[in-house]
Amino acid sequence: MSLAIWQECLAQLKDELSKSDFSTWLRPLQAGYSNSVLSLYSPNKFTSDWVRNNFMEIIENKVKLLAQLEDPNHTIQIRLLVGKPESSETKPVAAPIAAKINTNHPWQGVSKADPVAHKSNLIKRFTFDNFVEGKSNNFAIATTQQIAENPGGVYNPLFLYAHPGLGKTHLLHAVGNAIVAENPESKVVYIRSERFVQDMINAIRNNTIEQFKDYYASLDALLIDDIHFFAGKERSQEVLFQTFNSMLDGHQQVILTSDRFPKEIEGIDERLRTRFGWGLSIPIDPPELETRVAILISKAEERGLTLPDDVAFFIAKRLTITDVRVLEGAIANISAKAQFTGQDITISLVQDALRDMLAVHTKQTTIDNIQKVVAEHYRIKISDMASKRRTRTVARPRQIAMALAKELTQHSLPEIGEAFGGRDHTTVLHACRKVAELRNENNDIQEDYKILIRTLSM
Ligand SMILES: Nc1ncnc2c1ncn2[C@@H]1O[C@H](COP(=O)(O)OP(=O)(O)OP(=O)(O)O)[C@@H](O)[C@H]1O
Repeated sequence: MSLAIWQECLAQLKDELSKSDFSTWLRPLQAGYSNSVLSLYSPNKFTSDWVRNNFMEIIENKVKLLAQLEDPNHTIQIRLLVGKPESSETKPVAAPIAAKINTNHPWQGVSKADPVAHKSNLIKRFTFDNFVEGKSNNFAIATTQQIAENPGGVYNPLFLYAHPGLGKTHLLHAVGNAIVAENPESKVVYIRSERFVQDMINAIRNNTIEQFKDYYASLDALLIDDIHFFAGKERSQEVLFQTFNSMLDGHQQVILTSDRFPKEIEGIDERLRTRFGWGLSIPIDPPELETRVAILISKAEERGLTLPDDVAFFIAKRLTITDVRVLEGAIANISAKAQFTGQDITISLVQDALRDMLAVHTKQTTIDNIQKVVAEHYRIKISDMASKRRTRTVARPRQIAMALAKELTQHSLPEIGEAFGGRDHTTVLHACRKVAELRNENNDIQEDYKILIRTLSM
């Protein structure tokens, strides 16, 4: 028993998780091993919490399985800590466990008659429930949901294509999880193309290529991610082609994903490309504004955070990059900031937490613009923003404009006061407090405020 288990676990996770998840959360972990306890050290509490909430289950399952492969009687405990391993915990790898584990690939020695060592690679947390629907992806969702109800039916093969980070992998796991939930006996395998090619090379080397093909031909559903990885790999394409034909003949479901339309993948044999397109090819488009808002709210909820609509809108409007991982990263930063400061999630907290991200995307909101937009909204003159008039029809919009200036710009209270007719900073502070109070008590003012933020964010 040694640290080699963790190294093998990491190698497998690298194949199974997205690149950004792997490099953000798992690569920074340092491992120590002593007395049957595997300790994983994170550089900070935030990483440690995130790993605990999101990856602990998959890590535990893998490590325990790997430990048992090495010694069926051995139990191993895993703990997550902040810091660095002790020198006594980082002894060099003792046994050549990797070689041993390599001979235990799921398909090894497995034939149609012996379906025992099946391993689905499915990640449970990717489900239809937590996949946010919008115009950009509703066709892909509807089709994969129908496949989940009737695998091997009319949509076979299904080809999903999209730019990175738009949810291809999530949907593959969601459909796989749904098939297994419906019928726990189903043999479903999710595999990234790199892993398929690597396993195939090992099978050729070990003279087990027939078992390899048999194993794949025995599945009820094969979900292959990032098929463009096969480009230029002729031998692998041949095996994939045979597997593919055999599965389609047997009405077993195949779903493939790629970053482009089948016909546009270069370096793939024409026969295979044509076959990819036999069933249905569906794009997933970048999420539009409303879907980005819904994704942000849902990702915040997953962390137990309530993201107010106007704040979600503010972020979605500014982070127009299509990769959904950027939105996930934004929520991670906001969550860290909110936990660290103990503050509510407001636009100014978000501006602070996402300073670097927003700097790339944001057009600056100016006090002039805020005054103009608020004056138009309440049909008052812009000059009244700076005037001495104190009637409520003028004073209230002025206070709202001051609060917006505080929330949406980096100006100090005295600077804002200056821009509103040379008022004192305490007047601005009073306006901000008053508006916060009014937003809580009065729905109309709350709605107005949200509309104004939207207009100013455009
Ligand atoms: N509509 C959505 N609702 C909720 N989460 C989403 C949605 N789209 C993408 N995500 C999330 O964004 C992250 C990236 O998605 P995923 O890994 O599925 O993208 P991908 O298209 O497979 O990217 P790549 O081509 O880089 O592998 C995942 O954590 C996923 O849960």
